[in-house]
Amino acid sequence: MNHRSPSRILIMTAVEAEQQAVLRGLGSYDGADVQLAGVGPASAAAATAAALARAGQVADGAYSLVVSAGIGGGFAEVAGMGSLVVASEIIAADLGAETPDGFAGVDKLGFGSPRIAVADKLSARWAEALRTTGLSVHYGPILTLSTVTGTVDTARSLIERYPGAGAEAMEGFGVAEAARQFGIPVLELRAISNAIGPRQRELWKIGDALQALEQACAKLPEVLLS
Ligand SMILES: O=C(O)c1cccc(C(=O)CC[C@H]2O[C@@H](n3cnc4c(=O)[nH]cnc43)[C@H](O)[C@@H]2O)c1
Repeated sequence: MNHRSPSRILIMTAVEAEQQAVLRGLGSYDGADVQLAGVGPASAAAATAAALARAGQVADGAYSLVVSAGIGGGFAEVAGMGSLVVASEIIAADLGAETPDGFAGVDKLGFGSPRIAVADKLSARWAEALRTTGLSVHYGPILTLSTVTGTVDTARSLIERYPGAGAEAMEGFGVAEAARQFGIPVLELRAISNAIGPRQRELWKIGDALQALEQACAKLPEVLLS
């Protein structure tokens, strides 16, 4: 039989390079499983739900926390490249409708909420612990989009709609929605690889972001145990 601690956590990353960075950071900590979500909210939701369902079929296998972790784009002047953003809230920023008066979120349309609350005390503690690493850390909403932002106009309208947002990525809301449906608390962390705005892939600092992701995950065990 597989004996697992009841406080086991599930960490979902989009791609293998992120998964490896998370595993390097966790080191010898054996209270976490790190699984691949794939890219985008649909793949992330399906992969997370499948992982949670599989775990629920094993005695004592259920997870007590789900974490969406990886690299992401940072909003200028809030989260620079190589910095970290810990989510205070996870927002599906493009889930809604365009109208003549601008974007209307699913909440305005009467189809539920585009926002999922995080395990706030734990996420605030993680952000606090990360500040001791010397890395710059922003605690604020993280946006989930199916399409990476590629213009100044879109970046501006996102920050107007979601003041205080620090980062965007493509999986958080999918991971969080699966966790919500299983009744499990969620966190999201993004290490910033690029500035949100006009696409300049050659300027992405993926290595720095993966290193920051590793450092952030090295702090997670002590935060979970505190
Ligand atoms: O090319 C590589 O070596 C490499 C290594 C690790 C990760 C990648 C990715 O491209 C990951 C895709 C993943 O990153 C998130 N992301 C990053 N920047 C943004 C952004 O500006 N807007 C939205 N998402 C972003 C996203 O979650 C992707 O799934 C490549």
